[in-house]
Amino acid sequence: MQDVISFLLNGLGFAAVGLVVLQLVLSLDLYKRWKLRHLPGPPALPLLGNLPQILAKGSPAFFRECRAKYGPVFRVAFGRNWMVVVAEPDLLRQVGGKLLNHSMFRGLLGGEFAKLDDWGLVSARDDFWRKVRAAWQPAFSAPSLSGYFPLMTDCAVRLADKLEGLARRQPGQQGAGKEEEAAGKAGKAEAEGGSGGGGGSSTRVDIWRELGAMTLQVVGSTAYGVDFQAMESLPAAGTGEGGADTKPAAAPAPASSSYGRVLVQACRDVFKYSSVVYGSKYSRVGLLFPEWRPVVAILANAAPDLPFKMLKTARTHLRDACMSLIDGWKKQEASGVQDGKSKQEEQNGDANGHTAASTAGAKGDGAVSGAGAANAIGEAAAAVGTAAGGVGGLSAGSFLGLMLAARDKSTGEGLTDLQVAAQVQTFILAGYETTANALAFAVYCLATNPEAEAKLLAEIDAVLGPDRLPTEADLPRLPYTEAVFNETMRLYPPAHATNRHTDKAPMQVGPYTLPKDTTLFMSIFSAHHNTDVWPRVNDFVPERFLPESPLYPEVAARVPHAHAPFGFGSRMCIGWKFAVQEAKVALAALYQRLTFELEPGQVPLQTAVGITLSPRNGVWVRPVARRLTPRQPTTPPVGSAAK
Ligand code: HEM
Repeated sequence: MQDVISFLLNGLGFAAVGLVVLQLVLSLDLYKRWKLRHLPGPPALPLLGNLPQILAKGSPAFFRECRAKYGPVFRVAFGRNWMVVVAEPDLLRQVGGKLLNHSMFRGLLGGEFAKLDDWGLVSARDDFWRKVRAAWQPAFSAPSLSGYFPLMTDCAVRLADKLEGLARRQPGQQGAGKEEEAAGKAGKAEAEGGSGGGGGSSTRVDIWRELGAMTLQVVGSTAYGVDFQAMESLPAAGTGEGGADTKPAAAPAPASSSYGRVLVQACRDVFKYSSVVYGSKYSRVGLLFPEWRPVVAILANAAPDLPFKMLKTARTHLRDACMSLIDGWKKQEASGVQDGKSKQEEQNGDANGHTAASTAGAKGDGAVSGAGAANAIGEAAAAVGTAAGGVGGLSAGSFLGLMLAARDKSTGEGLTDLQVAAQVQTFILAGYETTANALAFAVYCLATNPEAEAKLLAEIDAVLGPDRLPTEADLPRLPYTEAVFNETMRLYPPAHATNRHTDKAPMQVGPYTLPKDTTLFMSIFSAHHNTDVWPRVNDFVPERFLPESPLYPEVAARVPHAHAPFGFGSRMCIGWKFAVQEAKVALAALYQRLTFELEPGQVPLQTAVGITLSPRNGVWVRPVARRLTPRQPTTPPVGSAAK
């Protein structure tokens, strides 16, 4: 009897403690809500806030509704995190001009990984951000961008070669020589390996995945100075990026597989397992109870679930790859293995701030022998270097090389190894998915707008003809191609939102004074779908971006920053010119030789909202060769990293 009584008392004790904690949490929420009481906003549930609506509709659609109801500035609760959404171009510009820092969203991995997160350019704050942004800048100077051109063209042409090979395997497509057939066979395995999309012929292909491999090849090779091998056959579908039907993979790619493939998978996994939908349940708990994050982090690390393990493995691979290449760099410096050029000239760039990162992986110089033999990735890196015939190892002109050589102008201080690794990781993660998503959306928009597609083909034919490779001089002669890219990003901005933090001072935004320590969610998607600025808001009209078009005045008269796919103010995307150049080269090289028919069931395209806006299940197409005669085998452009 006594046992029963003490059991009941214990139970009551726990329940009482639970109630007190819940009461405290709810009071804290009331306080957070009270601080934003003067702002309009949708009703929010206790604890969950507006998460149910956000998850059900996706934040872009939900915020669009809210904007119509509550005006351009309103409050919402992501779980128990209260934020202020800004959804009007002029206000976005003002906020971007005044506030410097992004909000800090801490992951649960802790330790070195937390430092990697904090130090990367996207998360860096105040003076450290200034120092790091200055270090990055030469990588995007005009000479550097010129230097990237051969690598970008090479990757785009390799993709076009492969897709043309696939297209020529289809019934009714003639001219498939032995080469195309071989390419077709190689491609078939990959095309069939995809998930989702309509059924049928082996030549259907998820163009999003293919473009993702291409953009990863570009940023990966530029960052590390090794042939990233992202365009080699990808791991089986289901282990890749977050399509609705993809499940967490049972195990990470083994370290014995190719260096590039491990890193490619790692990049994909970082995106997938950082998202609310596919990420660890611990992240969701952390989102609901931000004050208990340290405790949740301890639990997650002590008893990780599969998504948490996958994320940790992926992040470990990225970190180890960087650290082993940094080791290799140091050994190289110590043994003085450099080509004839002065080290200073190569590392810091020439007088114009040119870094040779452009030809990363494309030059045979600066190869590191035995780079980072300490771990499997390091060994694989060295192997890639050798396999590629001296292409690989760490190129002195890679982005990684640039970061290692960077010195603060006033103090002469460099970055620590971990700070360098944080920048390289940021370069790849920020530059890969965004560009791939934008290009995949462009293919979708063109396939559903035959008139625009015809205009694009006419421009490319007039400038390049059937088989001339694009050169840098061609870029300004492809305005319609650029307009297609701009209009695609208006409709489907890959970075659908960014954020800022008011830090220690209150701030006036429109009619509202926002308290200090407030997170502002800056909705790029809302600005791009503002009907006051964009007539025929849901239509794909590239002409809006062409000065000679009658539709141009809309754009010319638009509120500044109504079109802001790359963000605002001093924090604006540092890689935007890189992305535009890469996209124009890719569109020109692909559409010179191919068009794409959508597989059944693709319209309207399902999108997923995570860190980026992406196609939910890929973009499934059939490539169609534009000409009967196959293209002559490509001579890779200058110093291609391609094998
Ligand atoms: C279509 C492709 C891309 C889109 C749509 C895009 C979009 C954005 C946006 C919206 C931001 C936030 C700006 C803000 O907060 O105001 C951003 C930041 C950034 N992006 Fe991009 N980006 C793209 C490609 C790239 C590429 C290719 C790179 C690098 C190779 C890159 C590197 C970065 C970095 C490092 C930042 C942080 C800048 C800072 O905080 O100072 N992005 N990007």
